[in-house]
Amino acid sequence: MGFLKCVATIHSQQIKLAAAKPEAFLLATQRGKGMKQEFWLERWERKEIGFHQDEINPYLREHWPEFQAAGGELFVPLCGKSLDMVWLREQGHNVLGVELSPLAVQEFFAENGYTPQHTDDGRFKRCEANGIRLLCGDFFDLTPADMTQVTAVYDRASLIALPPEMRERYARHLVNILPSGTQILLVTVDYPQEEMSGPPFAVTVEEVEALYRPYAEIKLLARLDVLAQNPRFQTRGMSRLHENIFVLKLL
Ligand SMILES: C[S@@+](CC[C@H](N)C(=O)[O-])C[C@H]1O[C@@H](n2cnc3c(N)ncnc32)[C@H](O)[C@@H]1O
Repeated sequence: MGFLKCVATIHSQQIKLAAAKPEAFLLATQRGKGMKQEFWLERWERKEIGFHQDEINPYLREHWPEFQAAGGELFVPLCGKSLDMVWLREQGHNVLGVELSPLAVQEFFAENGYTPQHTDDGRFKRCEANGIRLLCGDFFDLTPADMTQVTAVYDRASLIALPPEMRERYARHLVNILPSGTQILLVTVDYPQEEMSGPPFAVTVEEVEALYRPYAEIKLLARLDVLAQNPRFQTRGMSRLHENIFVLKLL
């Protein structure tokens, strides 16, 4: 099946949410895995992708040189159509991403001028071009066998996309599938959760430490006040917004 046809098939099977709003997300997560996935598929369909950055993430540029990722594959969980994957490829690394939305995957390759090869192993639809391999499907279906070449991870806006009960499951699964010694550059945001319902959800420094402490060395590289640069959060009444950048090394 061609990729566009496969996109159409997946979308025709979706049950539409009344509105892709945070409240809908919370309702969806309460109803279980299927509905939660529909929330993200719907956001991509409606182009409600305020999380997507048109520029390379400045923390990635700044901190990536400290990573010892030579020779290995770089994994980008919940990758969306992040341009950071193009930048990582330009640094000479092969890139592996996982993303639920077929539209995101399709747009990533189209917008960056790549013509990908498509295969389907039942769990994932795999699209690959120019050393970038995107697995279209559920992160939680990944196994250690998918990760054997991975030496480093770039994790931006994944934890903050998930409600609290799923963050623990996410962190445990990530640790379980990655080889020991893998380094993770982790970018999260923190704000008073009572001032806004997520996503993005607030993730504190303490929560990151609690999630990963048993499994990794954790270093907080930077804690930046970014409220002034984010007017859309200011208009939602937020009084504080921090971006936290961590480096983790799995034991
Ligand atoms: C907040 S966005 C971040 C995207 C990307 N990391 C970036 O920096 O632009 C979260 C992404 O995770 C995807 N996603 C959500 N749940 C997923 C899952 N279980 N497996 C794979 N992707 C998922 C969504 O479709 C969405 O594109």
